[in-house]
Amino acid sequence: MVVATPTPLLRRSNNKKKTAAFGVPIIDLSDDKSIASEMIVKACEDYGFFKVVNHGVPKKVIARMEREAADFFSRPISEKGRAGPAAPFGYGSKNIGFNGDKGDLEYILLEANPLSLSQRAKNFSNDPSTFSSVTNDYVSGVRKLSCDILELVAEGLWIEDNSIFSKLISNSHNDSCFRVNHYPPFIAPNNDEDELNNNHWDLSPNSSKSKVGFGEHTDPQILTILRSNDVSGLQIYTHDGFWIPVPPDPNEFFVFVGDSFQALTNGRFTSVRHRVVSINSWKSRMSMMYFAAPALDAWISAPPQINNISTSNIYRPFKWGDFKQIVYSLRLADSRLDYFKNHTQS
Ligand SMILES: C=C1C[C@]23C[C@@]1(O)CC[C@H]2[C@@]12CC[C@H](O)[C@@](C)(C(=O)O1)[C@H]2[C@@H]3C(=O)O
Ligand SMILES: O=C(O)CCC(=O)C(=O)O
Ligand SMILES: [Fe+2]
Repeated sequence: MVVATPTPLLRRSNNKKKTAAFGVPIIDLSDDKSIASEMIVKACEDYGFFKVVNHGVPKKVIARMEREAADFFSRPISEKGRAGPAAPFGYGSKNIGFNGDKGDLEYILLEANPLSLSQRAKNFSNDPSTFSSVTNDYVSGVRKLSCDILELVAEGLWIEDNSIFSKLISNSHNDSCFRVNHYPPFIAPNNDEDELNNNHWDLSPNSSKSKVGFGEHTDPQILTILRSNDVSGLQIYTHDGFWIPVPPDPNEFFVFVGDSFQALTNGRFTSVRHRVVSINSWKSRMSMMYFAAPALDAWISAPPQINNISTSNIYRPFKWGDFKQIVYSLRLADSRLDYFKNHTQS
């Protein structure tokens, strides 16, 4: 069943882009399969984003991962620096990617496979075997969740082979990665008590009352599974032009449609633009993202079952590895799929 959680109208903004009230679609994975699959497809079409409850990832696995990451971020900068700079994997601070993007955060970016995790673990903990086993358990849990969701999507799209999407990421050569972001507390200068109580301050990023933690972008992979602590900041951009804040929920996961899923569904789903804006919190935000990607040599191409006889393909087929190369040559906010449009498309 999908339950709309009404979010109060948060803030007025002078920005051209509007900020509005919104109910995040919620998918309950303990629901009947046919209901859940229909709901997921609708959420992917309408928002490219939803929250999932009864997800099956054990609380203990999540709590252990959170503890390992928090321990690492609490170390002195001189120690953390030894695990960096992120290129793209490792420890990064303020710099995102290679093309000049900046954010008010530090992060860990890792390849989500057991061999790489065990090789890198010594940079992140004094107890590397615990760090790699905790990270492996977390990654296995969210990978399974991604596969469950992708199977439901295939069912919701009436595709006979329900593993058509999930097999891309369960393949042993999958190129998925795992990221933990840590945003420092941000206290706006000269807070006016009355303004704060009435929730009327400007939410546009980099106003004096907020700061860009992670600039607007879409994720390039197939799906992203995000979990955060209870500190807010995540916003998504809706099809009708609103930036809307997503209330954090440490017990559940948020799912984002990525660019590759947009291509795999021939534009029926669109990858969701999102960003993190730090707004008045004495506590730091910590978020963990699993980016579910296929193998570098896997083809990204919409299966024929997606299209009507009369529908033409918006994108030419491409290999994930070729797409990734373009992704890394561009800035965070760029629309990379445009480079793969069929020439007949405008
Ligand atoms: C600026 C960049 C960082 C990024 C690679 C890119 O060139 C453009 C996409 C960025 C992004 C966004 C989603 C994920 O956080 C990420 C790991 C990814 O796959 O694409 C990051 C890349 C990164 O931080 O390395
Ligand atoms: O930190 C967050 O909450 C979101 C970060 C994000 O979108 C990303 O790392 O791609
Ligand atoms: Fe993202």
